[in-house]
Amino acid sequence: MPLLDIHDLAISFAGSPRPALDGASLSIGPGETLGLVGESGSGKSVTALAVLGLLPPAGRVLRGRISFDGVDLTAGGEAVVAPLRGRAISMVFQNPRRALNPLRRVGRLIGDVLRAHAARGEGRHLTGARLRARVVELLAAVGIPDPGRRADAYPFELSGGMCQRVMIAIALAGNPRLLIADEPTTGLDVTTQAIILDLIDDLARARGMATILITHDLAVAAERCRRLAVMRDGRVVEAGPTARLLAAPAHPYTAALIRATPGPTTRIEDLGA
Ligand SMILES: Nc1ncnc2c1ncn2[C@@H]1O[C@H](COP(=O)(O)OP(=O)(O)OP(=O)(O)O)[C@@H](O)[C@H]1O
Repeated sequence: MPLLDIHDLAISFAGSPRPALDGASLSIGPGETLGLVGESGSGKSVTALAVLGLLPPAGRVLRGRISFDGVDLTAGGEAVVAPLRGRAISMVFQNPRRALNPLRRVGRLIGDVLRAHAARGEGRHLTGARLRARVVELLAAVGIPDPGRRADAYPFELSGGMCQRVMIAIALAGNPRLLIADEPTTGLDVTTQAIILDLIDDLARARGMATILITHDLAVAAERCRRLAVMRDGRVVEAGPTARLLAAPAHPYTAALIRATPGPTTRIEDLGA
């Protein structure tokens, strides 16, 4: 059984002439990596937000079904999605610096999330030294050096890459079975981008966590994900194992995307080498 299964999902926004999603279908199994690719406006982010029940108020589900671990999220609504959000299903967004409250130390930010999860899940309070230890453990898990000291830093004292690590730590705080990373490296320099994507890969493998990597960059998705789903105009036009999809694209749009993606010899960073 797939972990997440989206079937024929259609979503529109009040005032928009055409639907943002128009019959999108995709699925991902436990522990799998899926690259969700497509140009800007194709519906990648709306798909992710719909899974988490975080559509803006103007967005409405017209038809279709989202099920997670066999549970129908579309029928269950907020009562079913809320307990999963940030726990079984987590998300990492772009622009971590903007997402982190600038007035709180990062240890406090992570601690607040951990406490909320503990109160909800185990019904127990997580405080004091036990909470602090869990915070430091999470900072260490996402590769933040000297985590005991960094827990006391404010977001502005950390680099963009370190802030994204903090966001990933927050996303991991609920031990998710599915992590959705929406353009997680936008705004980071090329070296840091690779480091953050490596970190997500390593964490996913170590925890058996399924990941959906949303990106407009087919090359990045192909390098990182075993399966790809290609979106266009609110639909998934093609999905399948990465090697098959690259070698024998079935949809003309996938073929065009592949042609438009620079190969290793024409990458900008290689031209100066
Ligand atoms: N809050 C909103 N109000 C109205 N329309 C929206 C809203 N959010 C998204 N849309 C529309 O939904 C469609 C899909 O957008 P979406 O953000 O999912 O695309 P995307 O593939 O993630 O692109 P990007 O890479 O630019 O984020 C677009 O036509 C967009 O204009």
